[in-house]
Parts: sequence; structure tokens; C-alpha cells
Amino acid sequence: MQLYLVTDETACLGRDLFWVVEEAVKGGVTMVQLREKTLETRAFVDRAIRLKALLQPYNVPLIINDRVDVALASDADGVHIGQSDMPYETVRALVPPGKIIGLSAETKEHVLEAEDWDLSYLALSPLYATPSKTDHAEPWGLAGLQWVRANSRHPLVVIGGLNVLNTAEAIENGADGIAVISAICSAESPRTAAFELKKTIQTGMKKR
Ligand SMILES: Cc1ncc(COP(=O)(O)OP(=O)(O)O)c(N)n1
Ligand SMILES: Cc1ncsc1CCOP(=O)(O)O
Ligand SMILES: [Mg+2]
Repeated sequence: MQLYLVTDETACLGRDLFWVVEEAVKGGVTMVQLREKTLETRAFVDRAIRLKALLQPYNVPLIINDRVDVALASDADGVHIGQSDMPYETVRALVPPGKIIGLSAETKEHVLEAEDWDLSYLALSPLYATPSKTDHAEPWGLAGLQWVRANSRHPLVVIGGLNVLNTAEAIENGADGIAVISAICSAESPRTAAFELKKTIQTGMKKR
């Protein structure tokens, strides 16, 4: 989950979502989350199955946002849950062993509660304010990220307002990866954008 693409069709500037995802993967994306907030269940499952087939040859895991049923139906590699979604214990009981479970943390309490849980990653949500999610919580900022790094045993992903200019500092301050919507989906070239972000992550990693 070094470079984690979260999909949003409306951010893709009218371009085909599957084209955007494949370009991004060719540029260096290491994990993809299918995030559909309005799609009906059948269309969501169809899209997940198609995306899984696209990603498989690249060995890039597919994560489903919010919906354990869709993750199971599409044999996705995992599920991402937030603080208003299905509770962790229920998800853990439903999802087969070996699947990825990622969780959003919006507060210090969420971070501490997650210490007992078997998570593949914890996402600091959001690191910075972003127009891509209108109902987001108070941003963590770099000081918040440093606190989480010191108090969490989980791999950390940061999401919200990440771009090529602020990625290195997030990595240097303890993030193990970044998750983005607009920096890739809305880029003129999703492939080049992913390539540049990946290069920046790797530079940041060398400095810590
Ligand atoms: C990687 C990642 N981090 C955070 C979120 C946000 O999850 P959530 O708070 O449940 O909000 P929605 O995305 O469901 O609107 C995420 N999806 N992915
Ligand atoms: C899904 C989500 N969760 C927290 S912020 C966010 C949106 C991130 O989008 P962007 O990378 O365009 O800021
Ligand atoms: Mg959610």
C-alpha cells in the first residue's frame, strides 16, 4: 500500500474508470480501492469483478470500500471500513483469513482502540482537508501523524489532500504509504502522476 489509488469516477474528467486505473497501475500504483458511494449493489459487484480481473495480472490487490458483501461476492483482496461502517469485529468474523482489512482513524481514540485489532493498515483520515470528501473529519496534519506513528503498531496510510508536493514530508514523518483520489484520477496523465508520486515516496523513504 505504498501508493494506494482510491477510485472516484466523478474525479476522472469523463475518462473511463478502467482506463484510468490501468494507466495508474502501469505508473506504479500498488493497491486499488473501489469506492462507490452511489452505485446500486449489482452494478457495484459487476464493477468489482471487472476491476479484479484487470488488476490480477499486475498482482495489485483490489480493496472494496464500505461493503463486505461486495468484497466477498467479487473475491476481492480485502475491504476498507470507516468509523461509521460495519464494526471491526463483525468484519473480521465475516472475511476469510488472509484478506486485507483496512480501517480509517479520525481521532486518537480510534487509533488506540485499533491497537488490539488485526489490521493490514490504519488510514489517517484525512491528513489534510480535501474537496474530494465533503464529510471528512478534522485533519490530522503532520503533528497528528507523528503522534499516531508513536502510538500505533500498524502500517500507516495517509489520505486527504496528498499530492507530489506534500508526499515526501508525509513519508518522512512516519507514513508507510499514501492514498489518493484526485492526484491520480484527475491528472492529465494518471500514469505519469503515479510514477512521480511513487518516485517521491521512495525518496522520502530513504530520508527516514
Ligand atoms: C484508504 C482510505 N482511507 C480512508 C477512507 C475513508 O473511509 P470512510 O471514513 O469510511 O469514508 P468513505 O470513504 O466511506 O466515504 C477510505 N475510503 N480509504
Ligand atoms: C476517501 C477519503 N477519505 C478521507 S479523505 C478522502 C478523499 C481523498 O481524496 P484526495 O486524494 O483527492 O484528497
Ligand atoms: Mg466508509
